[in-house]
Order: sequence, then C-alpha cells, then structure tokens
Amino acid sequence: MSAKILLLPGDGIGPEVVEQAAAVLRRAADRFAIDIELSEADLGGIAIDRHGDAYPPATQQAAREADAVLMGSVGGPKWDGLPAPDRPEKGLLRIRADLDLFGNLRPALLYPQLAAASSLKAELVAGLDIMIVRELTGGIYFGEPRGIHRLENGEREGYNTYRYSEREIERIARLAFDTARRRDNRVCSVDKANVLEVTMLWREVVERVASEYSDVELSHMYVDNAAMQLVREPKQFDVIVTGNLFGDILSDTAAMLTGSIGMLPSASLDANSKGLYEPVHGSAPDIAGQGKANPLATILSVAMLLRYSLGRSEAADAIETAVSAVLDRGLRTGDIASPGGVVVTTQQMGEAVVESIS
Ligand SMILES: NC(=O)C1=CN([C@@H]2O[C@H](COP(=O)(O)OP(=O)(O)OC[C@H]3O[C@@H](n4cnc5c(N)ncnc54)[C@H](O)[C@@H]3O)[C@@H](O)[C@H]2O)C=CC1
Ligand SMILES: CC(C)CC(=O)C(=O)O
Ligand SMILES: [Mg+2]
Repeated sequence: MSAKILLLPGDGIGPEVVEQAAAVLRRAADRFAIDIELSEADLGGIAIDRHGDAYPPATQQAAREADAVLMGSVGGPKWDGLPAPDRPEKGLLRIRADLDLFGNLRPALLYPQLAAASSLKAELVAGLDIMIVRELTGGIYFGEPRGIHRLENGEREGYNTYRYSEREIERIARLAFDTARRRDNRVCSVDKANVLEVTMLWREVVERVASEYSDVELSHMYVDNAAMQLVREPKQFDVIVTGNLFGDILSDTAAMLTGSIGMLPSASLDANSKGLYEPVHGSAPDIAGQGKANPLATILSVAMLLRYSLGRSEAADAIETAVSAVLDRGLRTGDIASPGGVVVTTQQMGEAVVESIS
C-alpha cells in the first residue's frame, strides 16, 4: 500500500522550499522503491485567501488521512493586520493540535563544511549535535483564557495563560528520555521554576519520569541561563526538553550555531508514527520569490519524515549524505555563503541534492 504524503507549501518561501524538498522525496522514493502518493492542500495565508479559513475542512480531512505531512511555512505581512484567531499562524497551531503533534524534535547539527558560517568560533561548535525536544500542543501558545480586553479605567490589557497538565509534561518528558537513550543519555530540562508555578510542576513531573530512566542523566536549567549557555558552550547539551515558547526561542538560537536557520529541520510527532515535518524557519517575506531561500532545512525534514513516519532509515541516510556531498562541492545559498563565495539559487541547491542521491 502506498504511503500518503500531504504537501502544505504555505506562504512566502514555503512553496519554493517545498518544491525542492518534494523533488528530493520523489527521487529518494524512486531510488529505494518506496511507494508514495503525494497530494497538496492549502494552509495558512494562502488558505485564508482561497477558502476564508487558515485550516480549511478539506485540508483537515487530507491531513487526517495522510501518513505524514510536509509543510513549508505560513504567515507574512499581507495577513499581519488580522486578529489572532484568524491569522495564518493560527492555522499551523490548529493542525498541530488537531493531529495531536505534541512532540517537536528540532535537531541542531553542525555540518563541518559550514563551521565558518556559524555565529560561534569553530572550536566551540565542531561536532555540535543537540536535540531540542519541544512540547508543541500546550503551554502559553494554547492556554485559555487569552485575549485583549478593556479595563474599567478604559485602558486595554492583553493576557495569555501558561498552562501544562501533568499528563502533557509526562508524555514530552518520556519522549525526551527515550530520545536521549538513542544518543548520549543526557537530558537537560529547561524551565523557569524559580518564578512560574507551571514550570515548578514541570520540574517535579520531569523528575518523577526520570526515576524510570536511571541510565539517563537529568539536569535542570532556567531558560535565561540556557539561552546564555547555548551561545557560551553549546556542546555541553545533548537533549534539551522544554515547553512550547521556550523551545521556539531556543531552537532559533541554536540555528545560528549551525550557520543558518535555513539548515534546521523538524519533526512534530503524535503518540504513534504520524508526523508533520517542516523547517524551523518561517516564511521569510524579506527574501520570498527571489530564489534566495535555503531549501536544505526542508530537504532534511524529508529525511526525518522517511525515518520517523515511514521507517525508511536507509533513504533518510541517503538524503543526509547527499546534503553533505553538495556542501562538500561548495554549493551555498546566500545565508550560508562565505563573503565573496559563489551563491546558488534555491532551485540549483535542490537539483544538486536530487542528483547526489545514490
Ligand atoms: N513554522 C512557520 O510557519 C513559522 C512562521 N513564521 C512566520 O513567518 C513570518 C516571518 O517571520 P520572521 O520572524 O521574519 O522569521 P523567519 O524565520 O521567516 O525569517 C527570519 C530571518 O531568517 C531568514 N531565513 C528564514 N528562512 C530562511 C531560509 N530558508 N533561507 C535563508 N534565509 C532564511 C529570513 O530571510 C529572515 O531574515 C511571520 O509571519 C511569522 O509569523 C515564523 C516562524 C515559524
Ligand atoms: C506558530 C508558529 C509561527 C510558531 C513558531 O515560530 C514555530 O513553531 O517555530
Ligand atoms: Mg519559531
């Protein structure tokens, strides 16, 4: 039976990078005899324009029926004036919640060819391999009540709610410990337990789960210090587990250790093998439509899709090897180029990866 893969190109550079990643997926499927069936639907701003809804019913049905979803990015200045519940980004939050994609894996891995592009000195990032495990369907992005209301004195007040249940903390903690067991057996849980009650509970539950994983070393760090440590001595980390907001911020920080946010893939997983795969970056309106976007984060997300949802590690490995080979050949999009170096387009980079898959 063929695996159903739904493409959600989205907005801005999303369609540009998904086009290249889909070509890589087709090539890998051909090469490794993987039976796939690709379809496409609208999510985000494009869905608002076409259907008046950032996560329309047809997209919802296709997403529920798919074995895996490959997404580009959503949002952009065109929709910035909309109220929060109607914005493109809400479409992304809705699909994550609808598919119960609570476990967001965001690997920050330095390709040695890109050491010069890292924001840090080469010796601080050589061999860098961090896995950020971010809780994705709870926390302050989803907590109720939320909104902007008017106070008695006429002034307006905005508010959001940072909320986690024990069950939500437990399942993301388990994912982090299981992930660490396949790596260096170390988990650092990042919270703000000196101030926020919700993260005091987070710390307590993570420690409870840790008692079932005596082979994994657990440490805790406040998020402000974690942000500093990531740029001071990033190789101290193996797996970082944290909530939705902190994970969002720390993964963009980690991106620059690898050279560019254009290099960071992600997998958003449910309790089974279903997943949504997307680059960590957004729709990059400043470079959209110019062939400047780095497609490698989305191409590496295809590798994660093959590994986690289709169980085809050999095809995933082949894509990662192909990415390394094009970097060896010196191909660079603008975000990872050295000053004065030759810069290729989004399409040229994608085609080079397709040709390198053997
Ligand atoms: N998962 C998603 O769909 C996300 C959507 N967004 C949305 O994207 C829009 C823009 O947000 P920003 O804060 O500007 O973040 P962004 O990640 O889109 O861009 C930040 C910077 O990184 C650069 N960049 C991003 N991806 C790149 C790539 N593949 N190659 C080369 N350079 C790249 C951009 O040119 C920009 O200078 C907003 O509407 C935001 O809400 C933001 C983050 C995630
Ligand atoms: C809803 C998204 C725009 C949040 C985000 O920035 C992300 O998931 O990386
Ligand atoms: Mg983000």
